[in-house]
Amino acid sequence: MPLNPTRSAAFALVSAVLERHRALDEALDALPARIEPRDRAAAHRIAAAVLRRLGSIDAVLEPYLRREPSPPALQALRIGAAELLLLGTPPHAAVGNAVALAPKPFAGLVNAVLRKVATEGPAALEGLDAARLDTPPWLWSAWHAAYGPKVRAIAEAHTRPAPLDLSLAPGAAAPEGAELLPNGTARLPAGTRITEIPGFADGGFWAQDAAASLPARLLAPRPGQRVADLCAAPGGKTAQLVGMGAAVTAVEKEAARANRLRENLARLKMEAEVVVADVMPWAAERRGGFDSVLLDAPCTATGTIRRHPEVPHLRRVRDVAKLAATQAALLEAAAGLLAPGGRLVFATCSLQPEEGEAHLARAASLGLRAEPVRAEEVPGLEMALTPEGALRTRPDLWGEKGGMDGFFIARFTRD
Ligand SMILES: C[S@@+](CC[C@H](N)C(=O)[O-])C[C@H]1O[C@@H](n2cnc3c(N)ncnc32)[C@H](O)[C@@H]1O
Repeated sequence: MPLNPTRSAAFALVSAVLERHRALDEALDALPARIEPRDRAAAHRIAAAVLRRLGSIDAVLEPYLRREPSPPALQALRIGAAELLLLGTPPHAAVGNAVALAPKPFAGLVNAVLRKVATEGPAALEGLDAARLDTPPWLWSAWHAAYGPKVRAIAEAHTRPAPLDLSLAPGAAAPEGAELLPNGTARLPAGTRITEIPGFADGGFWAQDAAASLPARLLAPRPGQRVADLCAAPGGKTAQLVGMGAAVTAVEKEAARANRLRENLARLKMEAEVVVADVMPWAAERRGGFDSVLLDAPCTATGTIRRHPEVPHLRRVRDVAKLAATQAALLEAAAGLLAPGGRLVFATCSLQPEEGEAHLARAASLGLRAEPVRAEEVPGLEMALTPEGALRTRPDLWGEKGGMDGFFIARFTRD
């Protein structure tokens, strides 16, 4: 069977993540330009299935392998197994394409193993503890310590692809067929491509998980207020704040990401001041200069595994403390930007308490007073309020509607 462009792109994506530790979006951007959007999307779907269910896939393959084959042969096997077990590809196509991907000396092995997997089919997954197998042990332990038995529901939520969530520009209607969630997000089924939704170019909506829309809602600046949106790209929260009528300064340190933010604002026909800078030195020169500050700090992103299934394969336990220290420094810089009486919302898309709840204790020493979130501000999410009045969302919340990303969000006022 000749090499199929979708499968060779999927092979490039899986290899980039598992062997060269690249983020999946970065690997997608690095695919050759000649690969058609349709092939890219299909390759993304295959690679995401491999990464999301890697532990389960390897558990099915393992009994057929006397020793671990070379990485390229292993990735071909994983892609073939994902197609057979999870994606409903006809067996002859799944096996033939995987054999074509494998290095020549391993073609016979890949063929023999996948034929055996094909004989069993998706039933091979029955009886496996997918939640455990597909979660690295350090994450399971950390979530068990933080959330008790809910760790299983969190891990199970990660085995399914996330729906497409849209935030709507002021006055824009939800696209046809979307479910309107209690927080105002318009939700479409997983696999929907945003660029193919009628009206995309007109700028009535942008992609943003339901939970990711909460920090800007809770900041709720008044029209004309000066707002600093720190760590801003690709700009989902910037767009919300501009939509509320605030005068927004969006600060982002990566020039390429700032460009993406500018492109997104241009499509939405929105305006903000976009600054390419590191928040730390930038904030030091603008003390007291803003009415409100939104800090969406860089984090391990373990709350976004449904959308970024490579995260468990790239993050290590040591990253948590390192990023928590960065977040603490950024929180101090952000607090300094506030005029007296100003409001600050701090958010991370992590499920690790070190990157969320642990920051509350330090905030008081920065002159920040907690301003608890009220239940009526977050309809349908009362269960996500913490005793301190912060918000802790998890991927298993709103599970019957398709879940949401895991975020920690806290609000403060400057004395
Ligand atoms: C979680 S993402 C932000 C998502 C964004 N707020 C949104 O809603 O679309 C974090 C961003 O912070 C940027 N960043 C990380 N450290 C920074 C720093 N010290 N100064 C400015 N930007 C930073 C990263 O490049 C990344 O784009």
